[in-house]
Amino acid sequence: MNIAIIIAGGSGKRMGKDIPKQFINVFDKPVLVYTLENFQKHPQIDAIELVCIQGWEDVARAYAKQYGITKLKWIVKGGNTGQESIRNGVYNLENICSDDDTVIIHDGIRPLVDSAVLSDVIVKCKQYGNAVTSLPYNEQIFLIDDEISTVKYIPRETLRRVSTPQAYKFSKLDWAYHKAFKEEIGIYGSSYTNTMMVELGERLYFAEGSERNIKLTTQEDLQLFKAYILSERNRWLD
Ligand SMILES: Nc1ccn([C@@H]2O[C@H](COP(=O)(O)OP(=O)(O)OP(=O)(O)O)[C@@H](O)[C@H]2O)c(=O)n1
Ligand SMILES: C[C@](O)(CO)[C@H](O)COP(=O)(O)O
Repeated sequence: MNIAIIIAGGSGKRMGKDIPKQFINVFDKPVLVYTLENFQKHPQIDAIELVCIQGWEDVARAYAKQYGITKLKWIVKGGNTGQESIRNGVYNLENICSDDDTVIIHDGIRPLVDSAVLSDVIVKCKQYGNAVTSLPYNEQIFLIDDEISTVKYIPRETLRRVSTPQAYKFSKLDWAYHKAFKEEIGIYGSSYTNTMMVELGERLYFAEGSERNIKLTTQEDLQLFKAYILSERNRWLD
């Protein structure tokens, strides 16, 4: 089975709206619903678990019903950090998943994840045991030396930027979260499953990413998301 964990436990502070960014309406549809629809329509996704910010569970359930997200099987409470939210999602699957099941973790605020990206992350996970969506880096990266200057750069050919979706075999994922939270490894700051896995000594395998798979962090990202939707609608009309 291939089971998706969609994390939507954050409050979206940097977006600066009065509701969590995953519930903002864009052309009359909540951001989270765009994300869920892409998982709903992918033939290899068997079930969806949503990790939801506390107090919004009924709203999420109502949207799932309204938009026909029939694969949504579980809604789990979010944690205080992204890592706590993912952990809650993973632990909830303990009596549901088999060791060899593939779990696909995705940020609920990346609504433009597409079928090709999902297919590749699943295929690579079956091949290697895990897979993280990634893209080459096209800008120059410099290390900060002091507050105003730099004397060192990282050759961009040596870099990949990693995003979600990310897929892991359930047994390894469950083992990793238990160890990480018991030993406090890779769970603080901007840690995510990918960085935690590396801190635990695991090798990660790259899957194909997409420039369209943007993360909605600020209002500018919301504008970009709207522009993508409009351009795709216009393409339909052409
Ligand atoms: N306690 C948290 C924090 C974040 N997330 C999720 O992790 C993803 C990426 O996090 P980010 O973009 O940082 O979301 P927020 O924490 O909501 O944003 P901000 O930092 O601006 O408050 C989002 O889908 C968010 O809902 C979560 O499930 N639980
Ligand atoms: C997966 C991820 O891109 C980090 O690799 C994640 O989306 C990061 O979210 P955050 O804003 O840094 O919490």
